[in-house]
Amino acid sequence: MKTAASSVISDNDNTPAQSIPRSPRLLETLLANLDGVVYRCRDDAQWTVEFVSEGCLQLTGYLPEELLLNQRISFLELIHPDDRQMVRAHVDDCVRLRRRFDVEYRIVHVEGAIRWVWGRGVGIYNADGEVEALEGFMQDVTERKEAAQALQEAERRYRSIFENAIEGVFQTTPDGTYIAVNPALARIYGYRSPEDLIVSLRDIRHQLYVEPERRSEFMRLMEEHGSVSNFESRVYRRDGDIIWISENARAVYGDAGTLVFYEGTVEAITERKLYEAEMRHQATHDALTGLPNRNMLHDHLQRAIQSARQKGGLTAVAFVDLDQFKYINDSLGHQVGDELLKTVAQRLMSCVRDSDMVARQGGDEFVLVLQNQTEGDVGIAEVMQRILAAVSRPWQAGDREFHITSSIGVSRYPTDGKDVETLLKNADSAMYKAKEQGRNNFQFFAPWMDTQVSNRLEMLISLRRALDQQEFKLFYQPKLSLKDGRIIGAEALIRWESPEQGMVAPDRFIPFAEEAGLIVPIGEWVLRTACRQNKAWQDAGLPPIPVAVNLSPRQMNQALPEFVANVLADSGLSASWLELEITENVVMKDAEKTVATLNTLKRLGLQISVDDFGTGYSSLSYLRRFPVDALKIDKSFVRDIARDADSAAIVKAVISLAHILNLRVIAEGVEDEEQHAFLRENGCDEVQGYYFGKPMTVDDFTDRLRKEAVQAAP
Ligand SMILES: Nc1nc2c(ncn2[C@@H]2O[C@H](COP(=O)(O)O[C@H]3[C@@H](O)[C@H](n4cnc5c(=O)[nH]c(N)nc54)O[C@@H]3COP(=O)(O)O)[C@@H](O)[C@H]2O)c(=O)[nH]1
Repeated sequence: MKTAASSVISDNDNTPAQSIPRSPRLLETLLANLDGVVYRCRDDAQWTVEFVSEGCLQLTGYLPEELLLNQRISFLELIHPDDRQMVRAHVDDCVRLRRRFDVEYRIVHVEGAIRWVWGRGVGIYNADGEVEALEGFMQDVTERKEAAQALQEAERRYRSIFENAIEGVFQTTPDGTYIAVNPALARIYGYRSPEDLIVSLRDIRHQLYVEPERRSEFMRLMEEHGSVSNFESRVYRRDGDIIWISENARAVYGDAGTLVFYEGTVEAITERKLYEAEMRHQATHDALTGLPNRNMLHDHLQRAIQSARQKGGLTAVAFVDLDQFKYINDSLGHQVGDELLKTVAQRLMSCVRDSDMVARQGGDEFVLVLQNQTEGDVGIAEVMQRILAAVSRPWQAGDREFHITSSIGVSRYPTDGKDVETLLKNADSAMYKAKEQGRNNFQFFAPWMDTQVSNRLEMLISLRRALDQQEFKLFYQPKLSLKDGRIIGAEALIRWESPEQGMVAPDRFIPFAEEAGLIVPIGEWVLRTACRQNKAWQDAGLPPIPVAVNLSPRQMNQALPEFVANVLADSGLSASWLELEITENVVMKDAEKTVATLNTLKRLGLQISVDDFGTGYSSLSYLRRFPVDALKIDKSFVRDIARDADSAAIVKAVISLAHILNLRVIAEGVEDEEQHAFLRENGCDEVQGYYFGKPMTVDDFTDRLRKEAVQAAP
């Protein structure tokens, strides 16, 4: 008979029978409340169940009677196929040896889920010692088993991370020996294995840290915060090499709150450190000379001022600018210019103490910061003399020897300025004064110099704006033939219509534009505008004349011919109506190069004249080779024709020379009839000057051309 709580079968028949002979209710309750399954089964191939307690349903999903006598499933079939053989072998062995069996295995729940069970039991033997049955208890241990498996898996994962981490991982005792390290740490520190490291590195403070105080700092941080992060130190590798590491670590405490060990990670950061150092160097040093750059100069000067403020003492700031450097750079090329800057950098360094700073401010400007000048201006002056002498020593570029000089301005803390900007600005002002004084000298700053420089800076800013806002204008001055007094050309002369200053003459801004490098775009604008205007006159039916444009030395480069060709093409003006005026000094500066550029220009078909002739030094042999068309006698000679015999002689000589060389000759600055007459009598070809017309606006010049055209008409 079947009970609700459990099912049992008698030994001799296969019919479910009344179970639990004594105290049936008590036993039944006990079995029903058991957290597991009690069973009895035969020791046959299927472990045929004779009794199974009520817990069977919860554990397996089968009713107890479904297992009895294998009615739906046998006990063996209940076991997961992969575990059956193992369970069978274990139970058989134990039964044979008359021992209790105790085994964990999986069963398959009626719904297909896998459950882990812990089975314990014994064989029941008859009087002959034969196995009569197996009796035992089965308990669901799935949760525990899965938790253990998860733990195992986690451990396996963590071990894998530990073993395969790229970062070093360590545990150390507080007194500085290793408890555990991973292979990466051994690699970083240059040991063969983690074991090798643990055995060999017994004293972290002295064996590892290059600065043992870092270990003290590490311990201090641990004590104060219980952890360190990004703790960077230099350490020794096993072979003695020094590397940079970064540590992240924490202190681990036991239950009693006592420090047990430190654990953490180590990253090798030597490459990063080198890279950072390189970046720092690049950000603070000039790539060409290796000297501190403007950024570092500012920081250093700031610190020097602070120190002088606190401790007293005189600090000098010297602004050193090379004289005529632009000429060397333009004429000999940047490579030579670079070599010169490097040479000057070394020479400046050799003139000062180790504690002084020599920085490159940019271009050909160097700044020196001389601290603690105990001998005052006398001592500073001595250093400046040394610098002037050192810079002016001859230097070699290839097989050529050169000389260059420098101009120096000096400002002093605290008299000439109390902050970085003022000291630098005032040293710069003093340097310009030195330039004005004829170069190759030094000047101490004086307050009156200040206003000049601020004007200069304002001027440069305004010039940039003038170019953008089209504040420049071209005026035109007629050139006349001395044969018939007719206009045979014009010179384009720039004017600046400044909103603040009114009409500004070129003498006042061209030198600044040259200095600031703005003369090139300004010169390009002049050339374009003059060509366009001349073409417009021709298109308006006025008699064609060549228009002359002044070229600055800085425009005289290899790119000039192409630029001029483009301008001519753009404007549609034929090259024969364009004349370029180049000063005598420019022509002679780098004669070989100039000949080449002028030849290319000449091939375009334009005219070239040498301006301000007589003021410079012209080599006659070069003059013969230059593809020039005309010489313009400088107005200083023309002015003095009547009262100075030498000037008159020079004018006559230039006229003869020009004619010998087959060149036209133009006299500029003609202001009166006396000069006019002298020039005509001595065979000068053309004249230009206030006597015939001042530089005038486009409209005025157009009227003048038009009137002359009408008068000339038959
Ligand atoms: N690179 C460029 N330089 C330019 C340009 N435009 C002018 N300049 C140069 O500026 C200097 C001053 O020029 P400016 O004030 O225009 O003076 C010119 C004439 O006005 C002046 N002149 C002409 N006749 C007389 C005279 O009878 N008396 C007298 N005192 N001055 C006179 O001479 C200047 C022209 O000189 P030059 O160029 O040497 O023929 C001057 O050096 C200009 O070259 C420019 O666009 N680019």
